[in-house]
Amino acid sequence: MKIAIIGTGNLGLSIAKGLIVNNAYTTLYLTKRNIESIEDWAAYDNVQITSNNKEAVKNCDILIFAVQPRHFEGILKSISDVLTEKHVLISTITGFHISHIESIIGKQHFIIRSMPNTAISVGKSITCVCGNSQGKKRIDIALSIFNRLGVSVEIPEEQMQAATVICASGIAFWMRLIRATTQGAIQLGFEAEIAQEMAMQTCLGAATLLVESGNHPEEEIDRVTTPGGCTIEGLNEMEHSGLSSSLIKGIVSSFNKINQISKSEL
Ligand SMILES: NC(=O)C1=CN([C@@H]2O[C@H](COP(=O)(O)OP(=O)(O)OC[C@H]3O[C@@H](n4cnc5c(N)ncnc54)[C@H](OP(=O)(O)O)[C@@H]3O)[C@@H](O)[C@H]2O)C=CC1
Ligand SMILES: O=C(O)[C@@H]1CCC=N1
Repeated sequence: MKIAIIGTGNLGLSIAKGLIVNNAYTTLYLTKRNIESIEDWAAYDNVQITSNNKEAVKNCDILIFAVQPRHFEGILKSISDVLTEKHVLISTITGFHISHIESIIGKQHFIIRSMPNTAISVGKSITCVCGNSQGKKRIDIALSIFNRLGVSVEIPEEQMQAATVICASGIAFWMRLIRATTQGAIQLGFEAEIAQEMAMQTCLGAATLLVESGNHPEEEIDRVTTPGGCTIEGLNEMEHSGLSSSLIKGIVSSFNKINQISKSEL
């Protein structure tokens, strides 16, 4: 697969790392305007670095866009004359609707909207995808790329903003929970490094238990909460302080913000 990542910043580089580590390309073009920060990646086999988006588009079949929303329209306009029927366009741009992309380059192209997260760099992204009527014919290509870099699911476009909050912003939310658990462990007397190790591994263990068993979280919680014991004491205190409520409020707040951003992109 000849893949171009247009916009190799935080997310674009995470995708590139995932593709390189998993050997999931034949040719990989990485673009950005100032290429100094990514020049070292040219050392990998068949990786080309350029600030020339048109060159990348001409030499690749799969185009993954990872630029900030305000740059996307201009980039699409600037490459539209070199887009052909071979290209599959995969956007990761937050709040940028398929109809908006079609209005710039036309409906005849294979257009896929995707929402990965930065764990794609370690092959652990949950990536949501949807396509225009042409893009649905190539959705398997997107799913197969993202399945090599984690797990992917096709969802209706109307749910894309919600998926962004849960899956993409979700990485930051879970990081903060891990950080808070680490701070708690330090207060209980552990050195910072072992405290973080304990927090990370316990988080990984909890997620793996659910993934592998298919159980509901409360079923697993019931196995841990000894009646009259320390776990239920801690859990109830966290809930008195609004743990679940503050998480839900934060998620809804992120969702409201994304809808605001998305309206300004229409
Ligand atoms: N970060 C995340 O976790 C996630 C981000 N997203 C979405 O991905 C997109 C990128 O986000 P993020 O990686 O955080 O943003 P960054 O700002 O880190 O990356 C964007 C990159 O685009 C490059 N760029 C800007 N203009 C051009 C151009 N004309 N041609 C080529 N490259 C260009 C910039 O580099 P330079 O200035 O050198 O050109 C920059 O490196 C956003 O739309 C965001 O909503 C989606 C899911 C998760
Ligand atoms: O914070 C943002 O707006 C982007 C979208 C999801 C992750 N980063």
